[in-house]
Amino acid sequence: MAQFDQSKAYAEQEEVFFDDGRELELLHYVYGKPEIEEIRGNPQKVLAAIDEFARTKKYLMNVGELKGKIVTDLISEVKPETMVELGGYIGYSCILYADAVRKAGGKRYFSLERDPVFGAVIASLVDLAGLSDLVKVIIGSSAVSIQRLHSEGILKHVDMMFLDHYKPAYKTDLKLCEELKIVTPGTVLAADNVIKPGNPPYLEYVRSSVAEKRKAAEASSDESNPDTRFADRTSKQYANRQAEEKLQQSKGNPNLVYESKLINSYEPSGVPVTCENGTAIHRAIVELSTELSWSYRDQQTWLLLCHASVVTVTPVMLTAESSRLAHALQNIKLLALSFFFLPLDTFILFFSYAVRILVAFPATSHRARVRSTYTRYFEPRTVLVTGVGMTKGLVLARLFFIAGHNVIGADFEPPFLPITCGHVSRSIKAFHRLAKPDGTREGSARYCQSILDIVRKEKVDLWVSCSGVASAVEDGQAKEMIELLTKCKAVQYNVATTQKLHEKHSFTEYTKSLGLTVPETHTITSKTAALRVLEDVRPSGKKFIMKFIGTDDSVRGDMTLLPFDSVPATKAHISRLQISESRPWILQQFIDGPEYCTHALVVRGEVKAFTACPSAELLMHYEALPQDSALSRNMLRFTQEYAASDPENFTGHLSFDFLVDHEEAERAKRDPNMVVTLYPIECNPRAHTAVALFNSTPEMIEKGYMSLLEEPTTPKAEGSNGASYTPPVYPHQPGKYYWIGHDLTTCIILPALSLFKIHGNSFGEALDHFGTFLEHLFFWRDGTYEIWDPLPAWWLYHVYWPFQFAKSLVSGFKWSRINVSTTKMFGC
Ligand SMILES: C[S@@+](CC[C@H](N)C(=O)[O-])C[C@H]1O[C@@H](n2cnc3c(N)ncnc32)[C@H](O)[C@@H]1O
Repeated sequence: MAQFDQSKAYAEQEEVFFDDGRELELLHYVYGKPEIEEIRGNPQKVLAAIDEFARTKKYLMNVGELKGKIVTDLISEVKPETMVELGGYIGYSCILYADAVRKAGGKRYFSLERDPVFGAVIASLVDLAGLSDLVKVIIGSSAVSIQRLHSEGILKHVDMMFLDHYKPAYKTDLKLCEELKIVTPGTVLAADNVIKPGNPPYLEYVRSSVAEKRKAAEASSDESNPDTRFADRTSKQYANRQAEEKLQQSKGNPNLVYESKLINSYEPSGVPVTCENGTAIHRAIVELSTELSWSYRDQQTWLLLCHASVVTVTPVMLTAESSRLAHALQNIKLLALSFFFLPLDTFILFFSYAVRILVAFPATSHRARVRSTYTRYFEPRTVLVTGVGMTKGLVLARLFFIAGHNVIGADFEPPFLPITCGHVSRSIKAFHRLAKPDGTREGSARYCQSILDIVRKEKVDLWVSCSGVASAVEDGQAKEMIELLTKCKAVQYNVATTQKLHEKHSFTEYTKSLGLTVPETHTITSKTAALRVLEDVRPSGKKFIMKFIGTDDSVRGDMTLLPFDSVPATKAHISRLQISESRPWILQQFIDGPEYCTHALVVRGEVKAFTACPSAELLMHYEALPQDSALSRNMLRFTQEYAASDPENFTGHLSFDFLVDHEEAERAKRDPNMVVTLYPIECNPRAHTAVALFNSTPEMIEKGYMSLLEEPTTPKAEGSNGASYTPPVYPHQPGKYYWIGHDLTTCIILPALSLFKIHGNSFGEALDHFGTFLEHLFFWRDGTYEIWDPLPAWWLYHVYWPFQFAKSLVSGFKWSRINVSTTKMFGC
C-alpha cells in the first residue's frame, strides 16, 4: 500500500460538515484563484484546487486522491464507454473519474446528484475542468433520474457505476439498474461504505447466490423503508430524508452475481484503511475501504468494487432439497444432449481415424522412431498408470506411449462394463480394474492388493499413481507394499509423507519448519484470546479475518478486517461474537490477491518437471504462466526447496495452491526478477489436471519419470537458500486447455436457453459467451481429444457420462456438480 503523505490530509471534519454554505464557498475559492486561467481546462489542477480548499479551509466529503486512484486505475483497465456516479456532491469524483474515462477512450459520464445547489457546483467545476462535453450532471433523486434517463433512451447500459450517495438506496438503485438492464454481466460497480455496519443489505445482496436471490424475490418483501440494520446515527439521518424520499421497489435481476476484492488505501484525512478479499468467483474485482463513513467518523466505511458476472449461464444448482423430479430431469436433459451430439461426434471420430491413416502425427512418429532404435539406445519399460479415466491419467498414459513405453492402464470400473475413457485409449496395452477402497481396512487392503497383482502380472517397472483424493493414503500404502515386495518403483509418496502434505495443519506446520511463508492462522476459543492475538499482531500491520469453524449463516460473509485502529473498536467488535470452546473460530491472515496452482514431478527430492498457472474457475481452464515470469520462478523455487527438504521421501507428484498479494502479483508481471512472497494455502501430493499442459512434452518421461529407474546419484543440495537446482522440464508448447463438454454447456446451451427467460441473458451477452466458446474451440486445446487417439473423447461423452446419468436416474442419486476432467459427480 502506498504511504499517505500527511501534508495532503484534509482539514478536521466538524460536527456539521456539509450543506452549510461551504460548497459555494469552494466555488468562490477556486474561481478566485489568481492562476484561474491556468486551471481552466485542466482537470488535475481543478482537483488540486479543491484539495487545497479541503486542506486549508474546510473539510469536504470527497472520495480523495488515494481512494480515487484505485478507481481511476480500474477505469483505465475496464475502459468504460459509459460511467455513472450516484452522489456527486461538489464534483470531485466526477472530475477525477470523467477525466480517466476520457483518457481511456470513454464517451459519457453521468453524475447523479439530489441536491440542486451541489449539482450546480458540480456543473460549474466540470465546466472549468473542460469536461462538459463528456459529463452530464443530472439533478434529482437517483432512482427517479435513472428511470427517466432510461425511459428517454439516454441511459441504456453502464459499464461502470460508482455508488456514493444515500446508503439505503445502494441496494434498491442497484436492483432498479439490474431490472432495467442498465447493469448487466461485465458491469463494474464501486460502492462506498458497505462493510458491516456500513451497508449490510447492499453487501448481502451483492454477495448472495442466485438461489438466495431468487428465493428473496419470490418472498418480495417491502424495501421502501431503510433497513433496520443501519447504524443508529445513520438511521436518524436517513429518517429525516424519508419524508422526501421513498426507496424504489424493484425486482432486480437475481441471476446476476458479483465478484469482489479489497485494496488497501487511505481516507483523505490520512486515516489508513485496510482491505479484505471478497469471495472472488470468476474474475478479479476490487474492494477498498476507509475508516470514515459518510455518516461519519463513528463507523467503518468501505468502497466496494464489484464486477457483475454472468450467472444466467449457470444452472441453478440442485440441492439435496430439490425434488427427485428435478434431479431426474437434470439427468434426462444431459442424456438427451449426449444423444443429440452423437452423430456429429461419431463423424469426428471416423474423420480422425481417416486422417490418422493418411497423416503421420508427431506423437506417433516419435514413438515409432524411438522404438525402431531401441536395441541400442532405448529400453522400453512397462509402466502402470492408475487413474486413466481422468484427464491427468490419460495424458500421462499417452505421454509414456509416445515416449515408446508399454503402458498398462487401471481405474475403478464396474465389472464387465468398460466405461472409463482411458480404457479405450490407443496408448493402453492392457487395462485392469481396481478394487475401490471403501474406508475400511479390508477395502484399503483389497485396493493395494489389486495394484500389487497388476504389478506382478504385467511385470511393471514403474507405477505412476494418478489417483484421486479418495485413495490418497491407500496409494501411500500400496507404494510401500509394492516397493517392498517387487522391483517396481512408484511415483508416489509413502503414507507418512502423503498424510503430512495432505492434511492442512501438518502441511502448514511442515512448511513453517522449512522457513517458508504461510498465512498466519490462530485457533480462537475465547474473546480474551482473540483480543490478545489481535493486539500481538497489531505492530506487524497485518490484518486478520475472524472465521467461524463450522456453519453459521449469521456470521458467514463477515469479512471485517481486524484489528481496527482503535483498541476499543476492536474490543467492541469481538464482544459481539459468540466465541467459546464449543464455538471455536480462527483468525486467519488476510491476503488480498489472486490464486495460482502448480504441478510438479519430484524424483528423490529433485523437481523434474514443473508448470504453474492461474487458478481457474472450477479448474476447467488451464493456461501456463511463462516459465521465466517472476511468479513461475518463485513458485518453482518454493517447490524445489520443499522437495529438497527430504529427498529420501520426496518422490511423487506435488502441487500447491498459492495466494499472492494483489500489488505484488501486479509488480511481478512487470519485474521478472522480483522475489514474490507466496502464501501456500494447500498442498496436493498427487497429480494435478494441469499436467495436461505437458501434452506435447514427451521429454518429461525420459528426463523425469524414467530417472527413478536409474541408480540414485549423489544427493542434491539440501534445499537451503542459495542451493542450486537443475532446471526442470517445462511444457514446451503449453497451449491453453479446456473441456468442450463443459464449455458447450456453460457457453452455448445455457446462455442460449437463458435468452428465453425473464431475467435471462440479452442477445449481446449470449453472443459474448458464444464468442468465448469459439475462441476456445479454435485457439485452445481440448483436454481429452487427440486426433491420433480420438476414441477416449467420444467414449467420455457417449459412454461414460450417459452411463453415470442413467445410473443416477435409476438409483435416485442426487448430484449438484460434475467435473468433466476428473469425471467426478458431486453428490448433494
Ligand atoms: C459522499 S457525497 C458524494 C461524494 C462524491 N462522490 C465525491 O467523492 O466527490 C454523497 C452525495 O450524495 C448525494 N445524495 C444523497 N442521496 C442521493 C440520492 N438519492 N440521489 C442522488 N444523490 C444523492 C448527497 O447530496 C451528497 O452530495
